[in-house]
Amino acid sequence: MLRIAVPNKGSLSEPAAAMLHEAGYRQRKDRRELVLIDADNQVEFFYLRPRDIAIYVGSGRLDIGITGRDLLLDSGAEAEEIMELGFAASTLRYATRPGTVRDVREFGGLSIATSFAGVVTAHLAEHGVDASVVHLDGAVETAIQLGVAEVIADVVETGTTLRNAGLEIIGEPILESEAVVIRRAGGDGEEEDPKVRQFLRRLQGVLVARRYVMMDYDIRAELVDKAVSLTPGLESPTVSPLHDQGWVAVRSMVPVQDAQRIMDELYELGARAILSTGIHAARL
Ligand SMILES: Nc1ncnc2c1ncn2[C@@H]1O[C@H](COP(=O)(O)OP(=O)(O)OP(=O)(O)O)[C@@H](O)[C@H]1O
Ligand SMILES: O=P(O)(O)OC[C@H]1O[C@H](OP(=O)(O)OP(=O)(O)O)[C@H](O)[C@@H]1O
Ligand SMILES: [Mg+2]
Repeated sequence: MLRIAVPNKGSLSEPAAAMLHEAGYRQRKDRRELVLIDADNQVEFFYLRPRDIAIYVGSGRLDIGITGRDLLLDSGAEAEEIMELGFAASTLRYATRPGTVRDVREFGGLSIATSFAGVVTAHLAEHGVDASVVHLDGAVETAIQLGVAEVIADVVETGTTLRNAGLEIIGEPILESEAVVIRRAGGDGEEEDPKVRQFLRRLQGVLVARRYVMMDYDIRAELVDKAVSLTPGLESPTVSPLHDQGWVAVRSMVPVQDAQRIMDELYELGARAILSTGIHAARL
């Protein structure tokens, strides 16, 4: 049985469960369930604190896990990223009161509050800066107001939390994060376990289903090359003859975010019966 660590709370938990559900796996109905066996799919899910997941996977007790890249790096665990999942995207940034320091190189002698002490300590060392790191569990924005630190390093998505605390982002991002699948470090590239490969293929299928629509349209045969250049698909579009000899039907995958624009352009070109259909599941 494949043993998988899944975040039990926080920003990662709901989107991770939604993705696993879309991939056809059973998910817990009660937030108090700690372990769930999906016998049909030969998978056992362990609901764990997002911060602890890299430790379990790095120790080899669990085969793979879903966590944030920032949490993986901060843990120092012997685990590595094998797939990006496209949710919980954020950056880790320094912030402070406007008009004070502007860059990590000016942090010498200051206190930096963060819940990512591992990553921040390494970042300061990389820049040869001697500053002290204050490790807090969360809500680090308040640390400046309460005089615990002059600078914070925190997760930023929209920047609203920092703005509301009267702080401004300074310097370059410390790192860019998103939800990822991790495994124990030391594998040599290509995943060897067929159960893990199948799991990754299922998640890849969910990403494809979310990112693409299937587009169908009819077009005059002499315009098909122009039309196909608008909808090249992933490999190559399917072109089928229609009963009316002058026309062909085209079927191709198109990125969701471009679908409406491409439909307009196809219509302008002369395509008709242009249909965009959601993809429910995929294996490429
Ligand atoms: N507002 C956010 N937008 C996107 N990703 C976020 C956001 N806040 C946290 N994350 C990501 O979620 C992960 C942190 O999960 P964790 O559950 O520890 O914290 P949380 O979501 O802030 O919940 P908590 O309320 O327990 O602090 C990290 O990978 C982080 O980058
Ligand atoms: O840039 P924004 O869109 O405002 O999002 C970023 C905020 O979201 C998270 O906080 P959370 O609400 O999880 O509280 P926490 O500080 O206790 O983790 C994170 O720690 C930031 O504070
Ligand atoms: Mg948080």
